[in-house]
Amino acid sequence: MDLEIGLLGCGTVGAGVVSLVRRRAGKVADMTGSRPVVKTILVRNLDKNRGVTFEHERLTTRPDDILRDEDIQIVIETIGGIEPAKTYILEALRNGKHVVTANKDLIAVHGPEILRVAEENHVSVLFEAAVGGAIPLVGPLKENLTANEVTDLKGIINGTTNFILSEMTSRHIDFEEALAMAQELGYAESDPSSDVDGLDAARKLVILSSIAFQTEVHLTDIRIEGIRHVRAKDVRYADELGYVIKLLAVGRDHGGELTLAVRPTLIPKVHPLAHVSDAYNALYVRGDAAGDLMFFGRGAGSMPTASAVVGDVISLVRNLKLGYVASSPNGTLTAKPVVDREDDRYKYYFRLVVHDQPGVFASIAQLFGSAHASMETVLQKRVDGGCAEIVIVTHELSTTTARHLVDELQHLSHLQAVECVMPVEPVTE
Ligand SMILES: NC(=O)C1=CN([C@@H]2O[C@H](COP(=O)(O)OP(=O)(O)OC[C@H]3O[C@@H](n4cnc5c(N)ncnc54)[C@H](OP(=O)(O)O)[C@@H]3O)[C@@H](O)[C@H]2O)C=CC1
Ligand SMILES: N[C@@H](CC=O)C(=O)O
Repeated sequence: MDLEIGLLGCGTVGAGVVSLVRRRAGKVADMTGSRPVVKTILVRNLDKNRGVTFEHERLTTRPDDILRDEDIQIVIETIGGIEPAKTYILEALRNGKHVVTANKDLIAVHGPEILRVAEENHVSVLFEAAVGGAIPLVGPLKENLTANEVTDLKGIINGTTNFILSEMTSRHIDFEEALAMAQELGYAESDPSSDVDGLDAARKLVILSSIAFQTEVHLTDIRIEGIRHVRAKDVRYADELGYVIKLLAVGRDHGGELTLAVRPTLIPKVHPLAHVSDAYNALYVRGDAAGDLMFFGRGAGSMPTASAVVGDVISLVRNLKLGYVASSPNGTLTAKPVVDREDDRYKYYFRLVVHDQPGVFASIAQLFGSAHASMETVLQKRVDGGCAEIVIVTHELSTTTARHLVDELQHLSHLQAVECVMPVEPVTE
């Protein structure tokens, strides 16, 4: 028997979904007695080449051809963004259809409402593909690791920025060229500023930390810094000093208080996360019973993301056979305040541009000394226009001291700019 699917959107991810559903239909039919078939596909432009040939699938520009088709039991949403995806998903749920989505923008902001509507209508919403592309993260956190108090999430959860930083490091190309390649390869969002400015990783951190820490996390709870201000020279200096730069997402539950941040970070080359290159993602999870776990795999791209979407579809087909409806992943939520822990300690990387004059370095050293911020390494490079660049890696400082130093440096008469400040991840914790 055919189990009919409606697909909303057929771009990078949607086209992968069409191929993979076809490829696995026979196997699913053998397993469950139901053969998943994509019946109708919603797009904006019927004439566009999508890199996939359509067989029995019908393309339409009318959402009702899917949302009001009583034979369609599962709706897959790969449009992205908030509207019209939200309206379509809510209507599908209210019409009794199960939904699979890859849309982190939507789940991060409207996840609780969408899950509530699904529950009210006795249908499921699954969203494994919204975080980490092919890597199973939502499933393990909501199912396999529920026996744990999860205290730490830490990792690289944006493929585009990881690809850009990796290309800048290994092939010495500049930011714009690397971003254009990430777009060409289908890794970037339709508006790539959400990748580059850290929002995409922050949305994923909202989803992961809500599930892992059993609470409702909001995007505004997260300190977000992207990679736009990271220059090729920072990548080079980091390399010279024994580090690579990664956009790191960190969520920590300090006994009921959360800290949540996305920011570029120097990672020692010997650290396992330093070797996560290209569009790969990796996430460390620490649970009180499981200990440390690391998840690794392709975090973006057509088929890796389709793998997660179609995995959710197959779970639904199995559940339908068993007459089971997956409920909201969070169950009862505990309110947990999100705090800015000023006493957290890290080493810091500073890159300053100064007028190259005698005594400048002495005044910087004096300023660091009076803040009790000792320097571990210093590089000094002459640059154009009578200026010099000073790169300092400190010993561990509190966040308060690092911020105080940035403020105080602005008052130095020979300082041109504090161009880049990033924390340094310890080798191990
Ligand atoms: N790309 C990736 O690696 C990953 C993406 N995701 C998520 O998957 C989702 C899809 O991403 P991706 O495939 O890259 O996006 P694309 O931009 O490649 O595809 C979007 C598709 O949606 C269609 N669409 C857009 N607006 C409308 C509308 N108003 N009505 C009907 N159809 C519309 C487009 O139609 P048309 O082609 O006719 O313009 C296109 O087919 C997003 O939520 C993204 O965040 C998740 C993980 C990885
Ligand atoms: N733009 C995203 C796509 C996958 O979620 C990324 O680069 O990680």
